Amino acid sequence: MSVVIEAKQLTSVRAGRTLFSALSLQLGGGEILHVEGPNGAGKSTLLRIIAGLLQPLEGEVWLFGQPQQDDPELWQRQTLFIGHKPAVKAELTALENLHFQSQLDGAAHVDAWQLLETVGLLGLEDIPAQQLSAGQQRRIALARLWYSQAKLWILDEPFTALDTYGIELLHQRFQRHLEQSGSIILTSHQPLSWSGERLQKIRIEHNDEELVYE
Ligand SMILES: Nc1ncnc2c1ncn2[C@@H]1O[C@H](COP(=O)(O)OP(=O)(O)OP(=O)(O)O)[C@@H](O)[C@H]1O
Repeated sequence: MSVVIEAKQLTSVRAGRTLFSALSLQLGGGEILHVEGPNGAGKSTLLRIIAGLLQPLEGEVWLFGQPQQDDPELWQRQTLFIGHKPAVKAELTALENLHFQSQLDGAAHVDAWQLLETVGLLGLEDIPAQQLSAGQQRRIALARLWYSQAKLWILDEPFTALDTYGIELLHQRFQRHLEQSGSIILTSHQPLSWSGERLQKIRIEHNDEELVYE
């Protein structure tokens, strides 16, 4: 199994507090990493560092055996980051958001109507995103997963606000991505339905001043 992403000895300090130190991890194709920990532990910070959106104090992140900074184009092509706030344009409709986002992602072939149907938003296409519910806005944001060609998905709390059907839909999409040798790093306060070799877990916890990784 080839290594997709590797974090080497990462240390992050925010607002004078050490969130993690010398944290290393490795993830291969077909594997999913669940980053766990209480509120404020540093899970989003770790994901943002792995996504290249934040610099660690120390350490490096490698993709396909190369340091992040060596090949920004490869990085952009092979990673997809979706943050915990649904990044939708409030004044645009669901359909316009899908057009806008897929163009921004360089996915010219995308059929936005089909995508709308896939994520269960057909019938809501003319409503500005700001008038949609939290779960419906999340579905717009997650629709990117249905056309993404990136090997590594980095997803911060993707299940938040989704109903049971939305969660099932997302699990199915994850399953397909893993079967195609994709990799996923995510945070979630809910348990995942994978187990065994495919699933890796890391838990960031602060016991008094001691940092604990499992
Ligand atoms: N922009 C920032 N500047 C300074 N400190 C920050 C910033 N963003 C987050 N922090 C701090 O970093 C710590 C970790 O935040 P982070 O968002 O990574 O936690 P988390 O584990 O994802 O939490 P949650 O489960 O609540 O989403 C928190 O104490 C937070 O206050």
